[in-house]
Parts: sequence; C-alpha cells; structure tokens
Amino acid sequence: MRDSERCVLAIDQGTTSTRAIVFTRDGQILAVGQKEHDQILPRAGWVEHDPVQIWDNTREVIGTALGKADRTAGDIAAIGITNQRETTVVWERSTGRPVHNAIVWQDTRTAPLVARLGSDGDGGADRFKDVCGLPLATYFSGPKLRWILDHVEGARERAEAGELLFGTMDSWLVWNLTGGPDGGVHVTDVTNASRTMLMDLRTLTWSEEVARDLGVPLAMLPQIRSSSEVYGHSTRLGAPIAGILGDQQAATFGQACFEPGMSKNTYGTGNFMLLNTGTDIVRSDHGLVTTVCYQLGEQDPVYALEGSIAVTGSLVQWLRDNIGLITDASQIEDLARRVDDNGGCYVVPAFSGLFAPYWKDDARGAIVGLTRYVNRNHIARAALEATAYQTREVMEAMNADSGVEVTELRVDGGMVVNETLMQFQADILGIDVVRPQIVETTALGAAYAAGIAVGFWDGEQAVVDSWTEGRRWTPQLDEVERERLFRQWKKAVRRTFDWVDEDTEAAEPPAAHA
Ligand SMILES: Nc1ncnc2c1ncn2[C@@H]1O[C@H](COP(=O)(O)OP(=O)(O)O)[C@@H](O)[C@H]1O
Ligand SMILES: O=P(O)(O)OC[C@H](O)CO
Repeated sequence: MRDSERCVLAIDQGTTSTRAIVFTRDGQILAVGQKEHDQILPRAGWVEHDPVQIWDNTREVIGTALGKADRTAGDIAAIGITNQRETTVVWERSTGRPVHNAIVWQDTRTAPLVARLGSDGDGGADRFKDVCGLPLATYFSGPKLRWILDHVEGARERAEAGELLFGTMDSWLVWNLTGGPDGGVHVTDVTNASRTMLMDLRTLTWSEEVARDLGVPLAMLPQIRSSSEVYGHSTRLGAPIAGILGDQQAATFGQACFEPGMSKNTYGTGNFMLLNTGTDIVRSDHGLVTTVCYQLGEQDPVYALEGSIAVTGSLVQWLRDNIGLITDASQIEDLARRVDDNGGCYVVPAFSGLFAPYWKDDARGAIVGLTRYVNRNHIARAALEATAYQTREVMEAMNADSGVEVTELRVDGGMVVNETLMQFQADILGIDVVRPQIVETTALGAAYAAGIAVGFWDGEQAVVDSWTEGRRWTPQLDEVERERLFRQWKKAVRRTFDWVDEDTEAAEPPAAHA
C-alpha cells in the first residue's frame, strides 16, 4: 500500500446526526458519510435518542465514507471519536442492550432532582462546582444517570453488582467498536468525563464524594483516559482507536486554539464557546463552566472556560419542523434578508431552560415585542439574531472571568454557512468573526488527536499548519444601535424567567424494567 493512501477516520456522533469523515495526511477531507437519527420527544422538556440506532448508523456511515474515499480498513492509520457530550447511556455488560433510551443533554426531566440536590447540601446549585467545575443543572450526565437508576426497575442493584455500564456516546461507541459484550473496552476521555459532574477536575479521577452524593455506583463508570492514546482496536477494521474528545473540545483542537486566551465558537444544535486557559483551572463567577479542553497522552491537561448555549440551530429546526415557517434550514436566511431589522421582535429560545450565563431550568421560550407590523420575515430574522445575542452574553462573561478581551472569534458548525447571521454576529459583538477553510473542525480535531497518538502527525503544530482562514466578517453596525439592540434582548430574556411551576409540566411516568 502506498503511504499517500494512509488516512485517519473520524467519527462525529452529534446531536442530530452521525458523520464519518476520512482525512488525508495533509488534513483535507477525502469523503463523508452522514446519517440523521430520530429525536424522540416523549413529553415537554424530554429528549431521547436510541443508542442502538446510533450504533447502527455509525457502522453504516463508516462504510459509506470508506467506500466514497476508495479506502479499505488497512489504509486507516487511526480512528478518532468525537461526540455530543453529556448524553447518557446505560447498558448491560453481558448483552450490550441499553436499559433505557439515551437521555440527551437538552433533556430537562431532572429539574426536580437537581433542585432537591441543591437544597440538600451546602452551596446550593454550586454544591459540586469546586470539585467538577459545573453548576448543578439538568444539562450534565450525573443527574441523568441518577434518574435512570431511580426509574428503571432493578437498575441500581444491577449497577452495584457490576452488570450495568454507564457511558457518554464516546464510551458507548468505543465499547461497541472494540467488541461489545466480547471484550469491549469501557473507557472515556478526560473531556467527556469533565461533563458528567462526577470527575474531579484536579485529579482527573472520579470523585467518590460526588458519586456518593448523587447516588451513582462507581462500578458502572468507565475508565478515564487522556484524549490522545490507543484505547483499543476496532474489531471490524483492525485500526487503533486513538483519540476521543467531546465535540466542543474537538472543535477547539481543530481550530488550533492551543495558546491560553484563544477561543472558538461552534454553531450547531446549540452554541458552545470555549476559551483555552492553559494548565490553569479558572473558576467562573459569571455563569460559565470550567472544563477540560484536552490532554495529549501523559502531558499535563489543558483546561477551558466554556459558555454553553442550549438552543441556537435547533431554533431553526423548530421553525422548520414544528411551526412550518420554512421547509429547509437554509430558507431562514432568504426570509431574514427580506427585512432590514427585526421589527422590534425578539425570540428567546429557552426550550431547555437557559444555560450559560443564567442556568435557569424554569425559564421557557418566548416571542416578545409583537405588534401587527411584525411579519414572518421579522420572526426569521429575530430567530437568527437570538443566536448572536446569546453569543455576546457568553463572550461578556468570558471576558469578565478571564480578564482577557477576545479580539476576534473563530467560528465553525452547521450554522456558519449563514452569511446574514455571521455579519450580524460581527455587528453585535463589535469584533471580527473568522471562519476557517475547513469548517468540519470537530471531526478534524478528533482526527488529529488520533493521528498524533500513532505518530501519523507530529503534534499540535500539524494542526496549526493546516489551519487556514476562509472568510472574515467585520462589524458594520454603529455602536449606539448595537447597544440598543442588546439592551432590548436582555429585557426579552428576563421575560422568560420563572415560568415553570411545579404543576406546569406533566408528572413522571411509571417505572420501566431493566
Ligand atoms: N443555513 C442555515 N442557517 C441557519 N441554521 C442552519 C443552516 N443550516 C443548518 N442550520 C442549523 O445548523 C444545525 C446543524 O449543525 P451541526 O453542526 O450539523 O449540528 P450538530 O453537530 O449539533 O448535530 C441545525 O440545528 C440546523 O438547523
Ligand atoms: O452535537 P452538538 O454539536 O449539538 O454538540 C452538543 C454538545 O456537545 C452538548 O454539550
């Protein structure tokens, strides 16, 4: 086999779809396989995925990508995995059967549990923040796992007996890729573990104290490893699985944000801005979370501050699927372009409550500022603007927490094809917005983490060398108007607070069987 045919396979298991992407040695995309999976919405605030469907899709898209790339298993130097984070799967060690659908990061069913955990101990919602860097919120895996253990009959006893395994999507896929019930490797990496609430950020090990307080048996947790090392081999392809990164950390890696102070913002189902803080663990006083950015083999871990926004691209999906305003995501731009401004209308998509910087589980979405003047084009524009305003909120928090003024923003993700949004983003931030030539930075980051581990690439410098600017947007809005719009937005956000009462959303269903 010629060396020029060697490649790295990245699997990007996202919230809406699973992608397999084949990368060449010079960091170019050779081929992509992609498949969407079902969004299971059993009741208001609940979001589930079928882990078996996602595993089936993963195998299918790997086949598609390799076929299109005209590469065989023997050409693959390494496999990198990147994934939607926090989404929680519990499965049987002996059969690989999940005991419940995966509970997705956006799901708010654990709101009562989270409130109870906050009032049970000292520190309220920040009870575990010193250990794990995260506020108590429905977003993270720990409460979701506890919910499964509480609601699936027999699950707790079986977990304590070592019969059930927990994992985020990375663990689920690696376990299946490496043989499942026949010797599958049960691991996660430091970035995914840092989203569970269960890992101590300083030691990078499971916190026995938090696991006890959350009621989670340690026996079911995966082994925590670095983001770049060989964890095992794919039973079908024979290639080493050598990189795992949560998708937002992978994008930070793929955007070559290796120096403290560098940041990126990914626009997908939600938005996630990460700021590299180097080997320092920076605690947030402004509603951000502290997380692991990456760890290469035995090197020191690099940490990040993160502003997580639950709903951005999924507001566009909602306008398409639930409201019928558009039939395709790209049409939102056609509508928004027909008007010069939002007509006084603001859409606050607090569908999963509000994440950063507010962390309010009890907020719900609102469209405010309506008059008879407002038409569908204004609503389309307001929906796009919502993403940009939310980004400014987390950027202000980031500047305040880190003391570093972000001077230009590297962007990626499915929404950054939207020129109207990108221009408005530069306008509302008052800084340049920069899109790289390869916007698949998530898969790229996972590919590099894996390729570096096996010596296919030489280290972070290979990523720096491959990063090329694709497009730049410069602010054009005057400052008075920028501040006026942002002030109105903040007023709109306040209208969504404190919406859910104890009896607003439906009661819990009966227990299922493990
Ligand atoms: N032209 C567009 N304008 C605005 N939003 C878009 C556009 N195209 C796709 N999107 C949104 O981008 C999101 C998909 O981005 P992607 O990065 O693939 O998501 P994820 O990784 O979260 O699955 C969807 O929520 C979709 O609504
Ligand atoms: O799959 P994405 O791109 O929506 O990312 C989801 C995040 O990892 C959730 O924390």
